Amino acid sequence: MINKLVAEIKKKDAPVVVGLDPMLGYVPEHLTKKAFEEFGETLEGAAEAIWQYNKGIVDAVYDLIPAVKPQIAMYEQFGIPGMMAFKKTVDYCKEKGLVVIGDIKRGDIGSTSTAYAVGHLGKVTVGSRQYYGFDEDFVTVNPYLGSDGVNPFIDVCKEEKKGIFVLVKTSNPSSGEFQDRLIDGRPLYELVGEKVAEWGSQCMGDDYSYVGCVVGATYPEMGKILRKIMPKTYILVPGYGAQGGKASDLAPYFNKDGLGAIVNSSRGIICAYKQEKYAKFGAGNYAEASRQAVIDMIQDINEGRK
Ligand SMILES: O=C(O)c1cc(=O)[nH]c(=O)n1[C@@H]1O[C@H](COP(=O)(O)O)[C@@H](O)[C@H]1O
Repeated sequence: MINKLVAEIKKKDAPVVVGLDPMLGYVPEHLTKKAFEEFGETLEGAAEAIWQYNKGIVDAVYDLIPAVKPQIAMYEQFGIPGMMAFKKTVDYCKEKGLVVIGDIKRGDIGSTSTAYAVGHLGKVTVGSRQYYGFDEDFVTVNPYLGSDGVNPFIDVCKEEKKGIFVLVKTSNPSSGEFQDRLIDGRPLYELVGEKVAEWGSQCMGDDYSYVGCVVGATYPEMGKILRKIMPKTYILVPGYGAQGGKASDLAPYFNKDGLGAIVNSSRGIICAYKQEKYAKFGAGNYAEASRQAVIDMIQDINEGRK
């Protein structure tokens, strides 16, 4: 799957991921109204509204981008109907040829990690049969529990030819509380980066490893160092746009081949119609606003990386 991701980034000349993080408050009224008429103001109604909202955005942008990243928390808040909307979103994006990065940020003791990996990337065995659960292409993994929390994901990736992105330096303001702590004089994120490079060296695609990492756009100095520590690791870069990350800071996340990083924007794209810049589209044309925001983002990122 890392080879497909790289090929699609090259083909579309777009190292960009659209984050499908639908909050109910983002969904335009015409969609919530219709969903509530059909299902009432219920979890089912909310799930239908976010699914229709996603579908509109995906239809408008799928030809421009290589990948999407649905954030499971946004679906999980609506319980079982929300999880069904998550699955529908994953399947629909795959039908459209998109690489799907499930943002699930899991990581636990070995047996529990295995269950997460099987549920999201692999197949579960039921009697004499095997079934895919959510069937994303990549998932995000929290490495805090160490190798036995991460290896089960790697094992399933090897079997399924899929991949993971391991959190190394996150974009949020308090990420330094633990991640920047010095251990033997070196920040923890560097040590995690070295470990990711080690895990990844056994998991190579054609040019890049299918064990990727996450480094926030909001810490470009650290991104520069981490790029050097993990030359063969694809970096998923969240924090562009709504969190303040700028394209002009992102050049160090890319390798000389112009590859090696893929930048995410969620609210900046899916809520584009609420921004002054795209207000002319109006809520009725929210998907067109998202399309324009994707076109602008691709141009912005490509100017920064070339
Ligand atoms: O793993 C992630 O994707 C992630 C890591 C990180 O360090 N920071 C971060 O914001 N994210 C996710 O990236 C998305 C960012 O959303 P926006 O700030 O709206 O673009 C959310 O789904 C976050 O959960």
